[in-house]
Amino acid sequence: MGRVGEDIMAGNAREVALLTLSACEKQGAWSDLALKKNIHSVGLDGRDAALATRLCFGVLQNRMLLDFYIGKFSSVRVERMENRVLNALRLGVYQMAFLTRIPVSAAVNESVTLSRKYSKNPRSPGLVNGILRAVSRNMDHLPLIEEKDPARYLSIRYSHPLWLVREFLDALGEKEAERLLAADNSEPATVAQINILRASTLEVLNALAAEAADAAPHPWLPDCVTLTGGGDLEQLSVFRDGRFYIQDAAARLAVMAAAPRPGMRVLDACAAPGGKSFGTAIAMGDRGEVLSCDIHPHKKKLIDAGAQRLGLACIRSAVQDAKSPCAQWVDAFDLVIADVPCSGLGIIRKKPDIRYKEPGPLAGLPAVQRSILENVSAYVKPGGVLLYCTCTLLERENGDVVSWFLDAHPEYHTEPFELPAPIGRAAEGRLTLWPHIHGTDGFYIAKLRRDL
Ligand SMILES: C[S@@+](CC[C@H](N)C(=O)[O-])C[C@H]1O[C@@H](n2cnc3c(N)ncnc32)[C@H](O)[C@@H]1O
Repeated sequence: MGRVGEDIMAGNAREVALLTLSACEKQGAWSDLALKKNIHSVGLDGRDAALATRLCFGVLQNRMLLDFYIGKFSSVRVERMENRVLNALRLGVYQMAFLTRIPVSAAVNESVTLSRKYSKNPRSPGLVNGILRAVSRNMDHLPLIEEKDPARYLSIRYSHPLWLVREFLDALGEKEAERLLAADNSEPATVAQINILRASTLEVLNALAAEAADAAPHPWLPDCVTLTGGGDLEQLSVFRDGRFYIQDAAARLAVMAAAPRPGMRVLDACAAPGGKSFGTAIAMGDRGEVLSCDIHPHKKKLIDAGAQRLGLACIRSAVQDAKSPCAQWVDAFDLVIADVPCSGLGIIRKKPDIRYKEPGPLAGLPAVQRSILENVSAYVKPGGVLLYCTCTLLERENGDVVSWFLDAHPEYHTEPFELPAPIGRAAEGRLTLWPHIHGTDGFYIAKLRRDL
């Protein structure tokens, strides 16, 4: 029971959301990928797909807060509930507390129906009904979160695990950490970079309008547009024709900091799915060479497919571990991009479940990052550039790794770079981008120049 697409009533957005949420928790699936797959296999139409997405992301963004409310109105401890019953409850409370257009009766009844279908316990529908009715009666005076301990308060209020809130509090202080946590739960704009080798921004905007997609020029990034209103962008002919690709503003800024030029030889050492390789190849006018590597063979296919769709002939892909030395690449590249594997805590807006990763396994990441940086630094020609970047906000994966590297490599120094306003000049050659300040993904860029 419960395999998506098998016995789901067509059009049931809530059921798709429930099964996606459970897959994330029980099978470790990533919400964005699981949701896309489930929406597709059930064949939800645009409106239902949008509702399923909002419900799934909304519950993940507010899971700890929703559990706090559920716990206050339940005789059964939240931790003891069956996962699908708990998720049916979360969906119900989320709709009542956060979505203004859904009638309370629909929110309650649909969750009761889901618990009847998916719970083994005949008492579950009664439990769900009782809790949701109690929440609905108390909607105007929901229980308050204890504010005595700021970390605990912020953790529940913005549904971020306590360890992560403490990290942000230590790094930013209370006011700014709260702004970051709030921004993490906001909906980011989708940014598309125009493949200016195929079309101008104006041409793409006109083509998007003709396909009824809401788009506008990016407010400050050249050759980029923002897309709103959802929908499956990959189905648009202007996408399939390779006239744009999707990437966050931060990724574009990283390529701008690296400043690739036509004719260069570039290594993108951790390249899949290929965003920075594509941006680099476009900036190079598709002249020169971009060698795009990834450790995972199945991800190489993503790079190849993207490069082919965008018509970028200067990109060549390979499967290669960036930690393992490759003798023929020593001193061979004008630019090496190390967009290393990281904890991903800068992209919580787009992958809301990333915050619930266990912190234990993340502790090993700086060692991996140092090892990659150490190895690929040998591939940079004297006088060339090594660009280190991550999509996380933890200093131990960012500035600490770069400082460690610079201490060990006096032949490298940081180099200032200039980005469009409102970002401006990174005088130290290092930059952290913040969702609550810059409106981008949380991201770190360090530009390192090898001495001649
Ligand atoms: C942050 S993602 C790269 C995103 C990519 N640069 C882009 O802009 O689309 C990190 C990538 O590094 C790859 N990776 C992880 N460990 C690696 C290693 N030891 N060597 C090479 N690639 C690795 C992962 O498979 C993942 O695709």
